[in-house]
Amino acid sequence: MSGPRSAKDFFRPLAVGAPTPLTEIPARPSRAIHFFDPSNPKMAAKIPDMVGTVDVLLGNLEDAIKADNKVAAREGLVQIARQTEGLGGPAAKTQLWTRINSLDSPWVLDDLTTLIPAIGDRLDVVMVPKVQGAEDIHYVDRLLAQLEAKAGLTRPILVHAILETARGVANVEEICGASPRMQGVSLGPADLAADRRMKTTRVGGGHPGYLVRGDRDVDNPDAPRPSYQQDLWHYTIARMVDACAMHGIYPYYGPFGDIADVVACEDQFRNAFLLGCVGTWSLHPKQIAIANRVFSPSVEDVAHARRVVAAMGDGTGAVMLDGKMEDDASLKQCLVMVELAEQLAAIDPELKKQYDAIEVQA
Ligand SMILES: CC(C)(COP(=O)(O)OP(=O)(O)OC[C@H]1O[C@@H](n2cnc3c(N)ncnc32)[C@H](O)[C@@H]1OP(=O)(O)O)[C@@H](O)C(=O)NCCC(=O)NCCSC(=O)C[C@](C)(O)C(=O)O
Ligand SMILES: [Mg+2]
Repeated sequence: MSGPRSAKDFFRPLAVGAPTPLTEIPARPSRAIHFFDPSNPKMAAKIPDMVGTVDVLLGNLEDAIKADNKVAAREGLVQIARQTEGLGGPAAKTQLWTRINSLDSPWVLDDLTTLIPAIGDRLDVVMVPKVQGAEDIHYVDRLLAQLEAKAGLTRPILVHAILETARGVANVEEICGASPRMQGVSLGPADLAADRRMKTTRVGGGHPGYLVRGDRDVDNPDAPRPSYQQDLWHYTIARMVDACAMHGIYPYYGPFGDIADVVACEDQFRNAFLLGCVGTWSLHPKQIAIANRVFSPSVEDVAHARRVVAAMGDGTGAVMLDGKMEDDASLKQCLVMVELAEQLAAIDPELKKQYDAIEVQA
C-alpha cells in the first residue's frame, strides 16, 4: 500500500457508484499490444481482421498522432470500438486498450471524458504516458472513478503506465502501487533516452557503441579483439520487472522502432521475456508474429517444466534429472512456465495443439 489512502480505504471506490476495485489483476494474455492510429483510414480498415490474431489492440491518441488529427483519432477509436465484433470487454479474446495523451497536454481531459461514457464498457486498459510519480496515477484514478460512476459502468477500467522519464524510473515502485487499477508498466525507450540525455537516437534496441571488449593481448597488441554489444535497457527493464512483481502487476518491453530489423527485434523481445516481461508492443503488423512467438514458452521449455513438476511429486525435496538438481525452488520456476502455457493455450488453439502433444518423459 502506498499513496495518500489508508490501507482500509485502498480497495474502496474513489467515487460514489463507481465499480469496486479489483484485488487482483487478471492474468489475461497480452503478448503483443498492437498500436494503431484510429485517424488513419488504412490502418483502421485493417482492425476488424486483426481481432483474434493479436492479444491487445491499442488505439493510440498520443505521440505518433499529428496534432491536427487528435480529435479524429479519438472519434475514430469510438467508432472502431462500437463497430468491431469481439474487441474489448472481459470475455473478448482481443482486448481493447488506448494510450491517452499526456497529462500536461490540452487533449487528455477530452480523451477521458469522451471515451469513458462512449466505450467504457469495451475499454480494458488506459495507458498513461510519461508518468512521473504516484500523483499522476492518483489523478487518473479519481477521474476514472467519477466517469465510471456517471456512465454506470460495472467493471473498473485498468491503468497502465509508461516509464519514460528519469523521475518515473526513480519512482517506479510507488507508481506500481499507487492504485488497485494498476495493471502494468511498459518501457518508453525514446522519451526516456531523451529525458536522461542518453546519446542514442534509436527507438529501443541496442547500440553498437555500447559494448564490452575482450582483453588486450600484451604479447600481440595488434591482434583483433572481440567485442560484445550490451543491452542498453537491461537496468531499466530489470528494475521495472521487480517493481511490477512486488505489486502483483505486469511488466512489458515497449516499442522496437527498426521495423525492418526483425532479427534484432526478436532478440530485444526475448531478453525482456527472459527477464520477466509478459509482453511487448507491436508497431507494425509484422511485429505481431514475432511477439506472439517470443512471449509464448517454447514446447521444449514446457515439456521440461512438466517433467520437473511430475518428478517432484509433492513439491518438496530434491531430485536429479539429466544430471541436474531440481528442488522446491526450481519447481516454482517450472510452474511459472506451466501456468503461462495454460493461460495461452486457453486462447490460442494452435499453441494448445502443440502443448497438448507433449508427452511427459519419466
Ligand atoms: C511505422 C509506420 C509509420 C509504417 O507505416 P507504413 O505505412 O509506412 O508501413 P508499410 O509497411 O508500408 O505498411 C503496410 C500496410 O500496413 C498498414 N499498417 C502499418 N502499420 C500498421 C499498424 N500499426 N496497424 C495496422 N496497419 C498498419 C499500412 O497502412 C499499410 O496498409 P496498406 O497495405 O493498405 O497500404 C506505421 O507502421 C505506424 O505508424 N505504426 C505505429 C507507430 C506508433 O504507434 N508509434 C507510437 C508508439 S512508439 C512510441 O510512442 C515511443 C514511446 C514508447 O512513447 C517512447 O519510447 O517514448
Ligand atoms: Mg513516448
